[in-house]
Amino acid sequence: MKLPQTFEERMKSLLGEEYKEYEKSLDEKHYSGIRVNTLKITPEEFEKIAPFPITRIPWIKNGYYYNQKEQPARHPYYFAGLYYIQEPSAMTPASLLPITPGDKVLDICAAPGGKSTELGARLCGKGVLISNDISNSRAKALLKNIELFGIRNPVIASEAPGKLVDYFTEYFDKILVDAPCSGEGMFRKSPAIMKNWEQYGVGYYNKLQKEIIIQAAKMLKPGGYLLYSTCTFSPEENEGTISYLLEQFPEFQVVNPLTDSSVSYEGFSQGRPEWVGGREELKNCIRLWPHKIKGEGHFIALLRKGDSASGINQAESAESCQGKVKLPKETEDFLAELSLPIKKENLLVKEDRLYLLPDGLPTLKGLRLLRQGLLLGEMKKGRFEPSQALACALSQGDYKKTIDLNSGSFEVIKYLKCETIEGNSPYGDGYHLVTTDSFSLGWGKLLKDSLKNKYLPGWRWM
Ligand SMILES: C[S@@+](CC[C@H](N)C(=O)[O-])C[C@H]1O[C@@H](n2cnc3c(N)ncnc32)[C@H](O)[C@@H]1O
Repeated sequence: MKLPQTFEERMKSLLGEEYKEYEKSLDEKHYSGIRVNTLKITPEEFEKIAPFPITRIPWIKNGYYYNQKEQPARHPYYFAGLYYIQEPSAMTPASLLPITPGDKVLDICAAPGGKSTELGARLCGKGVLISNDISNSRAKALLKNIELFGIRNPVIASEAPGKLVDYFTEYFDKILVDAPCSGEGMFRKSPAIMKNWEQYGVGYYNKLQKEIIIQAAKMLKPGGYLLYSTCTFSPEENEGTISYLLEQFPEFQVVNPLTDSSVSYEGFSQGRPEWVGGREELKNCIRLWPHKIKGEGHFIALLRKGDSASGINQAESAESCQGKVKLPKETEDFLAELSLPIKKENLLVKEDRLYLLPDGLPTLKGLRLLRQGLLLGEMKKGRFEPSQALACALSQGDYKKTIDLNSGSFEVIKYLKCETIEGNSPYGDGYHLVTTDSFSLGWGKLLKDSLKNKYLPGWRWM
């Protein structure tokens, strides 16, 4: 592979003898992976029903390699949100952020959701996941992936990190900064990135990374964890950014994320403090090299925030945005049929749309939001139309009126193409949750054995 000359020279000088192995790895194939959505299915159960051959990624409990000739995005299980297609090394950052259900979590550079979907799955619907991306168009893709995964407690924002600080000073238990970077670790997978590297250079991204990580640090609670990751090799963007944070916020400490002995980490390398003249603790960072693991290049640093002087928690002292809502009877009746934990005080009505907010959310007025909580549906002239997001958030048994389609059938493809299909149900006419092999796909409205398709047109099978 022809590399940019200055990049090649720098890598030779950093890696020394090891450079030859790195260079050789660039001519080998890259690896493709899927990550199982543990909100929907356990990895063990998925292994039994996987529609194509998969093999475990040794360091990711719910990650698998698949053969590149397969098309995992063209199977009904993809539309049921059972997995996310993701490069294997890119699964690592979210897997190493210690999430506990109930945490308040921020993913500050989240689009299109490769890491947010995993963080949301690990929250198990408890606590709150705020997924943000400065790019509005990318945040739309993020919204789709969060909803497809069935995450019940999300907020999707598209803001500059500095603005988020005004709302969330020392609010979060966990923060992921998957920073924009020069992408050197992805040269093998996507050679086109080299053009971008030449155009912008490492310095451009490093400036952005420093700005973002400083804002993130302000939003973390004392005792909370911040995980910083990039898919690049340059010391400046990696150990350099962390050194900068440690200078600005001495209460932060770099900790070793590899505490779970049930996962194999063979092939992971330590951070390199000597490359930036930084502190020994930078050795706790992790570098993933394509010549040492079956995956692309990545960098990960896990930091714990110690006690700080300020301790102001603006967000928790902010006025709650939850109101008392009076719902039409049809809506009440529909919600009564769901075995979803719905706290009345967490319901929000906005322009006829009904949302279920995560617990303890502060006021978000003034923020650019694509979604605030789980969109349950729309109240239209005395009718309640359940949303696609609600369908995705339901598991087997959460709504009894279902019509199940075999994942190998023509019907399921017709349904996903938004066509009308036949159906019958012991529950008579009305809204039914359409499932495939018992995993929810979307809604359909049954009328005399014909199922009017309510699958979200923008998501349809093309
Ligand atoms: C490495 S990508 C994130 C990938 C994502 N975490 C995932 O796993 O799917 C970096 C993201 O940072 C966003 N970004 C760039 N500058 C930003 C800023 N100042 N604040 C927040 N996000 C920013 C980009 O739009 C881009 O989506």
